[in-house]
Amino acid sequence: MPITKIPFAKMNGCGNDFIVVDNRKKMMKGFDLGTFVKNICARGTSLGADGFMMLEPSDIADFKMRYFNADGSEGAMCGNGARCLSRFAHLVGAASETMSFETMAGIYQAEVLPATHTVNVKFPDVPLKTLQLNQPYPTEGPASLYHYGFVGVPHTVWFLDNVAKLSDRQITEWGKQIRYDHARFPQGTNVNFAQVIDRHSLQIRTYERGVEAETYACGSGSTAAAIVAGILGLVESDSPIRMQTRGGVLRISYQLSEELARDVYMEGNAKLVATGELLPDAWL
Ligand SMILES: N[C@@H](CCC[C@H](N)C(=O)O)C(=O)O
Repeated sequence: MPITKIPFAKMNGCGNDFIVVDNRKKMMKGFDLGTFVKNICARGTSLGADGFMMLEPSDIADFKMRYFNADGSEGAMCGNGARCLSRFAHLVGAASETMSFETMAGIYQAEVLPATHTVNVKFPDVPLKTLQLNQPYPTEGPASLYHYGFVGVPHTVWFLDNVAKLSDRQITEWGKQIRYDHARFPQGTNVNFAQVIDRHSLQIRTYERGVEAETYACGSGSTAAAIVAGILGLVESDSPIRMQTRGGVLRISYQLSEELARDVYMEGNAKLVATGELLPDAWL
């Protein structure tokens, strides 16, 4: 008998919003997840969100995070989603205030901080040799150089001096052009437009692969941009870097050595805005 009501939570981290389901008892078994996610994430005709996440059991950590983009594609991880799922795991009793969780991009750790209503997520180390810095971009685009790397998922970082003033249309047009530049980025890329505000802060806007639009914030993109800015000497890398997103502030800290960005932390909010039941009209 197919299930007709699916308990869910609606959460967001800096406005990057998610539908979250506790799938520890394999409630979602038998669903075509790609279609299901695409349908429930559609704004207007369904609940609507940038992504969908499931809390699942893990043999090697407190739980497994499964993350899907709004278009139904499964993503390896999501920074804002990680904070939300950590808070969710704590709320449903799947983890204590400190936890570890498994993703397709490795094992992450997190701490829920009830006093500030925030969550601090520790990323795996980022090997500096995996970053491609100062890559020329000769075709028409936002800048003549970009920076590329994997922080769980692929990211390009473009430093500009007028990020707040870019129109939504410019972000979407450049974002799509770069995201679908298959010659340079065969698996696509998230596209982050960043501006240095001072030695400790950046402003950032992100076009997200899988949402195919600008989102209010991107946690892994903010982390990628903060690390690249530190390596390039644009910010002080030995103190938290304040990332001003459209939906709020993320604080990124890390230590740079010759080979690694290690002790990579991302702290920010994780709001639980509703709980309820998804009904078949939401996914059919
Ligand atoms: N919003 C996310 C990034 C989500 C993953 C991405 N869209 C992809 O699969 O490429 C974040 O906060 O990190």
